[in-house]
Amino acid sequence: MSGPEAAYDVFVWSLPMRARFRGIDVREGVLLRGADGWGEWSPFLDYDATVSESWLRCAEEAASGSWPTPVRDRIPVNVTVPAVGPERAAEIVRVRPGFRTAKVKVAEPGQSLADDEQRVAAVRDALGPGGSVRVDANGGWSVDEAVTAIAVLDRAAGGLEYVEQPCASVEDLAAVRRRVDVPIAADESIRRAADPYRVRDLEAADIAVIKVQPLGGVAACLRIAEDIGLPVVVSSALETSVGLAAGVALAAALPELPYACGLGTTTLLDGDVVADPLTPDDGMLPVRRPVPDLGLLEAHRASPERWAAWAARLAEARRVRAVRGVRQDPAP
Ligand SMILES: O=C(O)CCC(=O)C1=CC=C[C@@H](O)[C@@H]1C(=O)O
Ligand SMILES: [Mg+2]
Repeated sequence: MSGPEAAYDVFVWSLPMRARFRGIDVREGVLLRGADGWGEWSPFLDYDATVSESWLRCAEEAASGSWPTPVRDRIPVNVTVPAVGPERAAEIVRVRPGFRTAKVKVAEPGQSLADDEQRVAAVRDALGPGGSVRVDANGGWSVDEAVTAIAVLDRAAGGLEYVEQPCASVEDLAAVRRRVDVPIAADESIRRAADPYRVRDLEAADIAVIKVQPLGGVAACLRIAEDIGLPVVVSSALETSVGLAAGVALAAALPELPYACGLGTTTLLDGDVVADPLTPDDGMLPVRRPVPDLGLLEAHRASPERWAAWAARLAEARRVRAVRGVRQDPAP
């Protein structure tokens, strides 16, 4: 191989999820090793090469670049509760004492508002009155459904900290924000949008959820955070500890970090590629960068078929890169 690709060793991993999340039972991805360390490239399987190219910039920044200087050494994180039944939801919170914030998935296809209400009430009960409960609808509601659901879930939670991505479009997010008092956070409207700054321009959200892989790396996210001018919650894309370390680096470098981050997700995966995973302790993640363990890499090595499929995806994303040329940052 010649060209910039030659600068990286490639490893493909595969790990089962502990519970189905985002419709996924098995998480896979690529680790790239470059001159400056390891980076992770793990775009979800439903993302095409055009979308996945920005994810590659994040991996390459980690493997052959540098991250900004941290201004804190611990990151508060939320416990993430998938769209499970109320007993299981309460158990997820109870077995992880020390978390002061819980994020609950709602609006899951095939489930009802009553299911969400019971899950949220169970989480509040398990977390205790002092903690914060936020919900994430992943754009699953219409404006009217969102207004109704937010009132119901705000009551069930005894007060919601915020609602993440209640509706799919930025316009609908703005419409909901005008009709409810609970703060609105934008996630997909930033990471999957052609122009993340429409959230700011339409005053569609109170909080920006930022994920380093989809948004092209730590430095790019710092710029977006500054330009968007909203408080930021750094969240994961369900990475191994290698990929998560980039999110941790962003959270550590942000001038302000007023909310718990969604980076406590290694426990959603049944295993890791590092011996010292970025697992929360007392609701906090340490700011550090673990490196893969060779034995664990072997243990979680993807099958030859999946390895070939990821190699083909990587080649496609690199082709997109070659066509695009220099890095494409969203216009401020
Ligand atoms: O924010 C968290 O607590 C964990 C990460 C998380 O919820 C997500 C990670 C990746 C994909 C998404 O479906 C989901 C999200 O929507 O925020
Ligand atoms: Mg979200």
